[in-house]
Amino acid sequence: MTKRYRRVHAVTDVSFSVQRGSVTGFLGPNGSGKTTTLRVLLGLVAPTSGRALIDGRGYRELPDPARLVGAVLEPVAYPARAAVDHLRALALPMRVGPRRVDEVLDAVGLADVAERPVGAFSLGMRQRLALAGALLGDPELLVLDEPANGLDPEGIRWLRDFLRSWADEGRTALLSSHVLAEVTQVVDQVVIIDRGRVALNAPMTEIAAGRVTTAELRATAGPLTDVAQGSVTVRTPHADLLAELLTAEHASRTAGLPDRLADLPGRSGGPVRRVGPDELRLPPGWAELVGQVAARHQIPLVELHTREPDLEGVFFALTGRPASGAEPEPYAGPEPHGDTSVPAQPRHRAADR
Ligand SMILES: Nc1ncnc2c1ncn2[C@@H]1O[C@H](COP(=O)(O)OP(=O)(O)OP(=O)(O)O)[C@@H](O)[C@H]1O
Repeated sequence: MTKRYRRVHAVTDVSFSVQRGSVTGFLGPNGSGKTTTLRVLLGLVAPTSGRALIDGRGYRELPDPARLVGAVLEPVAYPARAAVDHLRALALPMRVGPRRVDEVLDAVGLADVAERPVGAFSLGMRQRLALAGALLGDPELLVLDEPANGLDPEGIRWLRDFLRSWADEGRTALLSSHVLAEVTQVVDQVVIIDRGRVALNAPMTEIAAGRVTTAELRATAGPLTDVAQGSVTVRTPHADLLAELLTAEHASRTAGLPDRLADLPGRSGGPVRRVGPDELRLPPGWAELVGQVAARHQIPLVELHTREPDLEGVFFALTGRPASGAEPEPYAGPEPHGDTSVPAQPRHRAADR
């Protein structure tokens, strides 16, 4: 599906499917085209080309859309109206009775404040109320635009639990978010959209296992790939020596293997990279070997740790937006002049010591 607003290319050739019984996270930075895609899906705007189907039909062709799809795009309600009255007003055209209104208030934890005016609600409470509205028709599919906006940590945990049990019942949810921490623990499938195009569509299990090796990730090989695929960091005052020994170890272990097996995804130039005066970066799974080589050659290690691959890393590797705690640029060696803050490296071999 493609959607242009005059000269703005909001989304271009976006294509993905959402499996029944799963939670799909539709993730992207601000302005990447999430809301536009959801609006097309819900029949609120017409696509420039292509189509978005629910159970094989466009939203507007569905016989009883509110019973199949519950959607929250913007949590809006009349401020003076009590929460329960807001829901009753929504329920009326859907031919949904008052008992269902009570049920959904209960389901979102607002039963105790149902008589209060919506204007007195916090943003988080308004999000819950909007979700209650989406649940009225007892739908199969929930489409939620930024549902965690305004929720406090307890509210986010509640939303995650809610979505998990929703999917466990065999129902389906598609939710957009630009804050990854909110969704990492609940989504089954991840679709990342960037500048109006799908940059990644992968199961969360693949991402968590660091098995995302798309062309895009290869293209961004370097510090961001480390975050996306996981990495081992080792710090030692003898970084040059350790790098040499590990490179030799790698060469001896991969000798005779075809290049494509010996090569590591996204890491041209060998598996061992120098990223600081006393710091090396290696592919995930190398920590044990580092320990063995260091012990064998009596090289003191100051630090040895494994960073697991994570969704945030994949997101930032693909979108190029700086992550909080972003990795530094690759180490290019000490400055040629002047800067004495980077100590020269000892170049002695193990046998010399
Ligand atoms: N009605 C519109 N008219 C013109 N441009 C629009 C319209 N709606 C969206 N856009 C533009 O389309 C692009 C995608 O916007 P969209 O709201 O879909 O992104 P988003 O990923 O949902 O962002 P956010 O998280 O900030 O809501 C943006 O450049 C936006 O300015």
